[in-house]
Amino acid sequence: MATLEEIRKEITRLDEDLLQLLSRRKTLSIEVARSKQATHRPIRDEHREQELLERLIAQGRPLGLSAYYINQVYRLIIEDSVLSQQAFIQEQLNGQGGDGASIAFLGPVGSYSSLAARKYLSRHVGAIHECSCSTFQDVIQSVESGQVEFGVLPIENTSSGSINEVYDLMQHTSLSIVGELTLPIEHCLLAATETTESHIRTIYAHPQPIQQCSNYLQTRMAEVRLEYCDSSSAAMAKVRELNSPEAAALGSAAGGALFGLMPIAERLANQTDNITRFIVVARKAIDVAMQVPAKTTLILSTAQKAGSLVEALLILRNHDINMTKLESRPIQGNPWEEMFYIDVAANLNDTAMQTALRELNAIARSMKVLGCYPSEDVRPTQLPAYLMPTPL
Ligand SMILES: O=C(O)C(=O)C[C@]1(C(=O)O)C=C[C@@H](O)C=C1
Repeated sequence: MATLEEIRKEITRLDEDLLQLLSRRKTLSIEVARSKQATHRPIRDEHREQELLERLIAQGRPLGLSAYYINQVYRLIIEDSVLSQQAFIQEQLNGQGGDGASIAFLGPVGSYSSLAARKYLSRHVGAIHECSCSTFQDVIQSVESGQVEFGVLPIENTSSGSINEVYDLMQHTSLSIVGELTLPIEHCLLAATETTESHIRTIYAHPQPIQQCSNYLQTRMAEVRLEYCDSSSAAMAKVRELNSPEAAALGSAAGGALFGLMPIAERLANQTDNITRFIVVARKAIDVAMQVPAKTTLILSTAQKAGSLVEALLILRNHDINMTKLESRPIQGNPWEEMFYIDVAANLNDTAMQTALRELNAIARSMKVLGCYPSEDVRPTQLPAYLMPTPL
């Protein structure tokens, strides 16, 4: 029988081979992007994805690889392939790319925003210059002043809903939205020393995680004092400094590790799929290639008469433009008046979108396009029912 050392050596060799193969696959997917750019074909081809998954599931079965496993692995591979192709085409169109880029985010390195910033730039450029900010306003100012190229801001979360402060800041900035991305948020209770939930007396956290974990906090930690912090990293830094078995922070396990904190309870969010959507802002608006699925965000204030919002939404419907989000916010200084934020799944340069914008402009009290950007929503291909993989 082979020794553990020998088996591990073999696994290491196989992992190296897998990395080489994944890298070759990625290079080929960029070749595909070049070809699609030349032939004006869309990046996403769900028919091809389905055919590929069905074949791999069938080939994997006799090799002892379950449909669930193949599906999980290939979901990641295809998502990366689609997003890398989109990033490649976008860089060609907008002359971005190059050696490095600078990006501002809320909280020190280790905050959810910093993880989102890294995720966004990992596909776009080489080296990253990171700029930590203590407020959302500082993130916007760092980009407006030219200190950094990009800013990343959380805009909505599947548990706690919209992040109003960011919507309000977007009303007043000249920056454009140039990207979006989603990040799964996995909140843990993090402590600096050996302890258990029942010993915790104070939890330090940013208001967002507190809202997102409200069920857990109300049921399991009802007696515990909550201390609000400016960011999850600030909360983790505080717990590190206190080094007490009675203090804990809410945050990600990865962020906690940077502060030497250990998770004592995991998966705390109200919703099991706790995902935050971030927007990326820059001084200059970008164009989105027609091969890439695009989103456009508008702010609109309508006349104060009955049915004016309905009228605006009907314009979108009449042009077959799919609205993906509608959010209303009060207008500061004008009580009872509302500003509407609208996300649509459309390219700003589409003829239908241009016509709809002209019609909206004619009925709106004011209107501003906040940006048109590639949609990073790569929904997995729907497999036929008989192939639906289950984890069992
Ligand atoms: O074959 C293509 O057209 C590709 O773009 C490659 C690929 C893949 O990575 O396999 C990626 C995206 C498409 O939706 C289908 C398949």
